[in-house]
Amino acid sequence: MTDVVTTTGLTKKYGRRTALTDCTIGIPAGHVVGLVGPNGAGKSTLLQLACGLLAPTAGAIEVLGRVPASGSARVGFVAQDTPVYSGLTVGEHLRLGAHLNPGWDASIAEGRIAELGLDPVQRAGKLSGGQRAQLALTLAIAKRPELLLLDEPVAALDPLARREFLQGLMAYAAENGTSVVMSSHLVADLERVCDYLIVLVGSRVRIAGEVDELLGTHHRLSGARRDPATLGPGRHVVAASHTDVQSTMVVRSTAPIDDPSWSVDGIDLEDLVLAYMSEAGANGRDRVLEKR
Ligand SMILES: Nc1ncnc2c1ncn2[C@@H]1O[C@H](COP(=O)(O)OP(=O)(O)OP(=O)(O)O)[C@@H](O)[C@H]1O
Repeated sequence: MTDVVTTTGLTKKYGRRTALTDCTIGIPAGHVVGLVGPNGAGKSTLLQLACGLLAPTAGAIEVLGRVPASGSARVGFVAQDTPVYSGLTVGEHLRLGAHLNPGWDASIAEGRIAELGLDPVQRAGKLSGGQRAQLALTLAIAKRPELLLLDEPVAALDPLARREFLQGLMAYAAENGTSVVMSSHLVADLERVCDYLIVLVGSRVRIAGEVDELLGTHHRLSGARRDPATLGPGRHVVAASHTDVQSTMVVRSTAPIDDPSWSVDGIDLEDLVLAYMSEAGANGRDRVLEKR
């Protein structure tokens, strides 16, 4: 399947501050992609490069086979601050969307607004933060884009609205064949909906791939204290913690780990993300990996 986003050595600097360093990824079509990483990792920067709001400092990015252009009808983007026009009503937003987008689907837009219980004559400035986020998403979806880029779309939503939003998004993406790239700090939410993951830490991509494949190749090892270097070739220690007598490690390995001196467990997405966020190489030191 072709990639919806391809980056090669993509780098973005704001003055002397580097927000994205040498990022080379290919995101295949047809996925719901979770983009995670700590504050300041470069997630918004990557999304803004992908929708053409920013230009690279070095390297290249292609979206749907082209250099991204802001305002493309093929790409829907919802920024972190859910930009809506506070002086316009909900209904006026829909009319503006219809005017600006040739592929506008009025039935999707009106259906969602009714479902959400938003009053078409209410000004966007008087909506709650969550309602504004829902309105911004409705505008992006009604364009019927091939790719949706969402920057922390659920941050302002209450837990129930978050769940409904994500279920609706998944159903919509599956029905319409839309690819979605969505940043979030809420990994438990992403675990429910994403089938592809990108972890960005300190402006660099630490890991990217299909969730099933990532979970199948990462293991939690615990056993008597041991130097991670003794694990042997083909095993990458992502994170390690040690007591005087015991070692616990998250290890990436495509081959099964059959050493009986280790107790080997699978990990969930949150463990995986935490491991890469605390990876020795990510911040220059081992950090204790506590399972919640
Ligand atoms: N307009 C800007 N001018 C200068 N520096 C910026 C600008 N926007 C972002 N940065 C810096 O670039 C880096 C990456 O920021 P970015 O917003 O992409 O991170 P993020 O992963 O989206 O963070 P968060 O999770 O907090 O939203 C940070 O160090 C940030 O301070």
